[in-house]
Amino acid sequence: MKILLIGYGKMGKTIEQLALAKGHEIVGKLDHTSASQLTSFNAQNTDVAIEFTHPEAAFSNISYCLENGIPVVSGSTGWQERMQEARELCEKNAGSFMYASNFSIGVNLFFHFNEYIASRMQQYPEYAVGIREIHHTQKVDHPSGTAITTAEGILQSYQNLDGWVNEAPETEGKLPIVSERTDDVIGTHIVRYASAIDEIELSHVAHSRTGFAAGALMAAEWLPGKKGVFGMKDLMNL
Ligand SMILES: NC(=O)C1=CN([C@@H]2O[C@H](COP(=O)(O)OP(=O)(O)OC[C@H]3O[C@@H](n4cnc5c(N)ncnc54)[C@H](OP(=O)(O)O)[C@@H]3O)[C@@H](O)[C@H]2O)C=CC1
Ligand SMILES: O=C(O)C1=N[C@H](C(=O)O)C[C@H](O)C1
Repeated sequence: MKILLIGYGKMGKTIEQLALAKGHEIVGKLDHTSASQLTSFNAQNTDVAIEFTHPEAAFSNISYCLENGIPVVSGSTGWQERMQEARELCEKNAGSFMYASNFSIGVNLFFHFNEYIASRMQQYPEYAVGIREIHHTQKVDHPSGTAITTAEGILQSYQNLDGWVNEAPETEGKLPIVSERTDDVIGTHIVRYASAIDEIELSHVAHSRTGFAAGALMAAEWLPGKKGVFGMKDLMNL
């Protein structure tokens, strides 16, 4: 496949290595300084774009792809307030769009188990639920996209909680997400149910970026030819 990499940082470079090893062709690698070259790519010279950039850049990159018939897989986080606009643009242009806050198979299993555990635990109000996420210090957004998806999975079952909060001190009645930034931590997410007498935890610890990149590449191989907005649940049949 002819793959365009929009964003050539930690993720773009990891995806490139895996894509070349699988015999794909990289037709472009755009970073901040070469972003204006995006307009030279179209449905004739590109089979699929993989977008991992920045909260400020993601929506405009995705819009360009949808308006120009390029199937687009995006993993950029921190731009979710524009997700509904992206959905509408995809529908209007009969486009192909896959978004995941986290492309790793392990995290998507974690999301699945998280929803199930929350559906059971909400019957036991003596357990207070909270999320903790830890990432490297270069991460620009908080809470992580993965933590937000995890929170949404819990809130489906906890009707008594009014959304999530990502600040101290915690707000009564909201699901707390605590964000920590520490050198070189790839990505750790922990859901904790704590009572006075015991606690239960579900955690995912990424050891490298290979899982994110392999999932994004799998999505890029799966998406072309499918019309609409998709997530990893569609690809993994979860
Ligand atoms: N969904 C998932 O599975 C995962 C998501 N992520 C998310 O992906 C994003 C990128 O992460 P990561 O690769 O670690 O970040 P990096 O900072 O390492 O790389 C970001 C890249 O995007 C480039 N960039 C910035 N603005 C633009 C633009 N307007 N057009 C094109 N390229 C641009 C940067 O260019 P330059 O270097 O020139 O500034 C750089 O090449 C983040 O939002 C992160 O949260 C990360 C890992 C997994
Ligand atoms: O910025 C990162 O590095 C990561 N970002 C994603 C997120 O915000 O959830 C996914 C992963 O945790 C790594």
